[in-house]
Amino acid sequence: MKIKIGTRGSKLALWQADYIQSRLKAAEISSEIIVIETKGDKILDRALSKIGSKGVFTEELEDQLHSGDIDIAVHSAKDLQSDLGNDLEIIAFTEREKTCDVLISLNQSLKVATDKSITIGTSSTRRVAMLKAYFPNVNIVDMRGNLQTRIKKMESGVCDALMLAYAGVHRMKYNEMIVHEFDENEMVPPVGQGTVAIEISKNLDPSKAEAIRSACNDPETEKCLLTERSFLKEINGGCSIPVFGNAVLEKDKIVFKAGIISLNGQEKVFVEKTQTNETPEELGKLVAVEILANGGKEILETIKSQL
Ligand SMILES: NCc1[nH]cc(CCC(=O)O)c1CC(=O)O
Repeated sequence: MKIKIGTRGSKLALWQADYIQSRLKAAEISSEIIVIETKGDKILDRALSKIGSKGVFTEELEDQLHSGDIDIAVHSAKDLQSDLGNDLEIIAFTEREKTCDVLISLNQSLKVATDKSITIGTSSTRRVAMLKAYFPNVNIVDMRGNLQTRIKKMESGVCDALMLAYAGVHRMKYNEMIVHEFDENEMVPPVGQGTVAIEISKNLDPSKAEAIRSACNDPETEKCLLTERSFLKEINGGCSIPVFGNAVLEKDKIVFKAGIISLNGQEKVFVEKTQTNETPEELGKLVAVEILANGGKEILETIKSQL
């Protein structure tokens, strides 16, 4: 048995594929890595929110799952849309990294809370809205491209700092450039940040699927991700909507914080709920329903008309 691992070609994506390959190897499963280019990799001159379709980083991988050219597709769980369609499923979430966002900069004395005027690069509507809400002193420039490209742009003076996921910065070994870690209670991370997901076609041989799952899945992370992804599905936002949701296990309970924020950061609906860890999907859905009922629906509709 040799598992064909499909992945995007960015360094971060290749790290993820290598990581999965090493987990499989530890379970004595051999594999090969197949690099597939996606729309999100090819189109770099437009904001993601303008490319439009869901799954800009996943569609081509999913095509090859359907055709059987690859056995598994490896993704950042954050990049995976909430609705996979009937013939695809996620069989594993790897042990989660720290989930917060960070700032990296060439200027180690940069202070995001007090510096009079700094410019931060990001292309995420969620990060833009959060920065506007909590750090009105900050200017924002749109910044697409992979981590390496973004750092080059920062070096050329386009911005003073980049706002990124801790997980990606850590995996690419840029920890030394971190100048700020955002507080997760305030800047709640997005659904799925910090874990790697394995997607398959339901046609994959079940014994293969089970072997892969047992080599790679972390049950605690999975509970958190089931909560977060069920929330995302119920909110039905799409990848460009600034929603956030982060679940954490505490003993036999799940603590779930989630919400939605308007593009300008002025309006926000936030809900926190704690429930038994036995029904993660129920919890995610419950929180989404509450957010929508408490003003989230209006925020969502306004955002959709603005994008
Ligand atoms: N959209 C790109 C992306 N997808 C996943 C990560 C980070 C790694 C992770 O969350 O697993 C990143 C980079 C970033 O947001 O800074």
